[in-house]
Amino acid sequence: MSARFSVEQTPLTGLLLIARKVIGDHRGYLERLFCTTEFASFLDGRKIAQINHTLTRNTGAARGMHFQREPYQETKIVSCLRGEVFDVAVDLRKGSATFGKWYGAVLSAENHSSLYIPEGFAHGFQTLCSDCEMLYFHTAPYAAEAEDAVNMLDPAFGIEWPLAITERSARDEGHPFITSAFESLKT
Ligand SMILES: Cc1cn([C@H]2C[C@H](O)[C@@H](COP(=O)(O)OP(=O)(O)O[C@H]3O[C@@H](C)C(=O)[C@@H](O)[C@H]3O)O2)c(=O)[nH]c1=O
Repeated sequence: MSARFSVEQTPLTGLLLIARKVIGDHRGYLERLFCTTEFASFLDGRKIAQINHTLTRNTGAARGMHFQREPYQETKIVSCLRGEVFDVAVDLRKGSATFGKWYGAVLSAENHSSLYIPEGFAHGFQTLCSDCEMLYFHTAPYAAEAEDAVNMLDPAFGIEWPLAITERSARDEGHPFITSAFESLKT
């Protein structure tokens, strides 16, 4: 029984939705974002290699769907500390019964939820308001040569983004659709 978190399985095995329990008082609140003890069963010895923070200014802007290839594959714990985003993970694990399926959840400063994204998933999000700040815990160092991505608008996945996508990086816009080569990702 976790003291500081309530951990929920999603339909994609290993992808976890974590509700952070807030300890409030007259000053405000305290919440834990990461815990080696309480996450031990799924972290399984993985260590945090880096923590990243992003600000995305405009509503409808999106980043993703990113992952790192071996030997820099990584688990991420993603939280929204300001604003509200629709956060999505796509299962790209070889041999997975849910290969190609996506799961999305609203993460916000108000709902105190995080997504635990295992290795083998691509990740991205869309802002649902302006000035969204995200905090990422990564179990691998950033390795530009190992970065890879799938296109967040690829019909092979059919991700239902809540808003029209108003803004992406040039790199994210350029990720090819993989519809015709979808099966080849599995091998
Ligand atoms: C991801 C990353 C980027 N960078 C650099 C590369 C580039 O110059 C600048 C911005 O990088 P990007 O455009 O890739 O940033 P961004 O699109 O925000 O990338 C992030 O997207 C979300 C969806 C994720 O899941 C993250 O893991 C990460 O991939 O920061 C680092 O130095 N370290 C890092 O860990």
